[in-house]
Amino acid sequence: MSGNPEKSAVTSEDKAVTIPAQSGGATLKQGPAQGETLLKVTGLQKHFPIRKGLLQRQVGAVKAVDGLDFEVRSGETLGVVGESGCGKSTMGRLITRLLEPTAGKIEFEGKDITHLGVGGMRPLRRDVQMIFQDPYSSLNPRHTIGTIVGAPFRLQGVTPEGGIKKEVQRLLEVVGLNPEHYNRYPHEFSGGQRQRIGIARALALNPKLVVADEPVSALDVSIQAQVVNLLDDLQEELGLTYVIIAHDLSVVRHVSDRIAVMYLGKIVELADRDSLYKAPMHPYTKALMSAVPIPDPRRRAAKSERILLKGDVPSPISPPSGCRFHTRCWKATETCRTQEPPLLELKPGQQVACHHPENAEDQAPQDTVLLSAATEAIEVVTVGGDEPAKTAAEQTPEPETSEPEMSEPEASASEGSASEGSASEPPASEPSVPEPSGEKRVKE
Ligand SMILES: Nc1ncnc2c1ncn2[C@@H]1O[C@H](COP(=O)(O)OP(=O)(O)OP(=O)(O)O)[C@@H](O)[C@H]1O
Repeated sequence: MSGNPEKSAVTSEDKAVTIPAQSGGATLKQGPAQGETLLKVTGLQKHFPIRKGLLQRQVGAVKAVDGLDFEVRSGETLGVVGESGCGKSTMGRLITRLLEPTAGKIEFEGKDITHLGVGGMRPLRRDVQMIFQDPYSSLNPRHTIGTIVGAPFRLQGVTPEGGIKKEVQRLLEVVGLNPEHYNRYPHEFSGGQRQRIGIARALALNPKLVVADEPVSALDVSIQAQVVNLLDDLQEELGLTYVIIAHDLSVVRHVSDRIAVMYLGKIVELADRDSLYKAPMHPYTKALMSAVPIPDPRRRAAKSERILLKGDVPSPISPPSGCRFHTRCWKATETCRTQEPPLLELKPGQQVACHHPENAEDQAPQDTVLLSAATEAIEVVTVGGDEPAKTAAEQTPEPETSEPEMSEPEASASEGSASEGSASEPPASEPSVPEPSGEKRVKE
C-alpha cells in the first residue's frame, strides 16, 4: 500500500488507532529491505484428487491452482482478484503452507519452504499469518478473546515481556478494541469487531507477511472501510507485507500496490494498480474492470459500457485447451484455442498472458479469424447517462447505425474492435469497451 496517495488520504481522515511501540514477543524483526522480494512463487500447482469406487482410485483432479509465477515484495500489498472458484483461496492457503502444493516452489526470504514439515514450519508460522473471510466461523465461540488472541504465544512457546495478558490487551488496543473486553466471548462482538479480533490474533507474533482472504466481504459495507483503513494503518506502522484476496474490485483498488488477476487457476494479468485500472491488457481484466461501479455522481452521469461475460466459468477439472479464457473471450482465435499464452511483460510493470492483448502489440497478428463462439461471448450493456431505464420489453438491440451516437472515446475503442485485434489506446481513465460484431446492446 506504499506510495498510494488515494489510500493515504482515506487513512488520515479515518485514522482511529495509534499503535504503541512493540514489546515482548512482538518485537520488530529483521527482514528484507523495502521493495526486495519477500515471497517468490514458481510454477505453483494444487490439484485436488477426485477419487471414486471402493478402492478410492483417482479418476481426475480439480486443478484449483495450475502453475502460478509471481513474487511479493517487502512492504507492498499484492491484491488478488478473480471470479469465484478461480483458485484465489487455494493460492492463499498454499503460500501460507496450510495446504501442501502438488508441484512448484515457494521461497520465503530466499528459503525454499515448499515441502517443509511441521518442525521446519514452526518458525515460519510466526512470520506468515492469515486473516480469514468469515469472522463468525474463524473464532472459537467457547474461548474468550483473551484466549483467542493469546493462542499464538502459547502455541509458539513465546512469553512476551510483561506476560501474555498484558500483550493481548495491547494488541486489542492496537486494533481499536477495548482491552477491558479481554474476558468476553466472540458472540458479544459485532462482525467488524470480530474481524479486528482476527487481525489482532494474526499480528500477535509480529509477522512479516499477512495473507488476508476476503477480509471484509462478510462485513457490512459501512464497516468495511474501517477494517480496510485499519489494515492500512497497521501496514504503515508495522511495515507489514500483505497479499489481499478479494472479489470486490473497489476494495482491491483501494488497498493494492500491484494486482494479480486470476482465471481458472492461472494468473492472466499482473500489473501495477494504476496501469491495470487505466489500461487493462487482458480481455478478462477489461471485462472485470468494466463492471466496477463508479462512485462519483458526476462521472456516473456519463454513459459507460459494461461487458457481461456470458456463460459460466468452465470446470477446473477439465479446463479449456490453449488460453483458458478462449471459451468466453470476444477476441478468441484459433491460436487461443490451441496454444497457451505465456505470462509476458508486455509493458514495464505489466505482465499479461494473451495472444491478442488490449493496448499492446498483438502477439499473434497473423491469426485474425475469430472463433465462431467469440462473437456471442459477451453482452455489452450501456449504463449511466440521462436516459431513463428501459424495461426488458423496451430493450431492443440497436442497429449498426447507433454507432454515431457514441462519444469520442467510445468510438475510438470500437475502432480497435476484436475482429481487428488492434492495439488502440483506451480513453484516459476508464477502460475502453470493444464493439464485437454481432453484439447485443441493452440500455438501462
Ligand atoms: N479441498 C478441496 N477439495 C476439492 N476441491 C477443492 C478444494 N478446495 C477448493 N476446491 C476447488 O478448487 C477450485 C478453486 O477454489 P478456491 O476456493 O480456491 O477458489 P476462490 O477463487 O477462492 O473462490 P471463492 O471466491 O468462491 O472462495 C474450486 O473449483 C473449488 O471447488
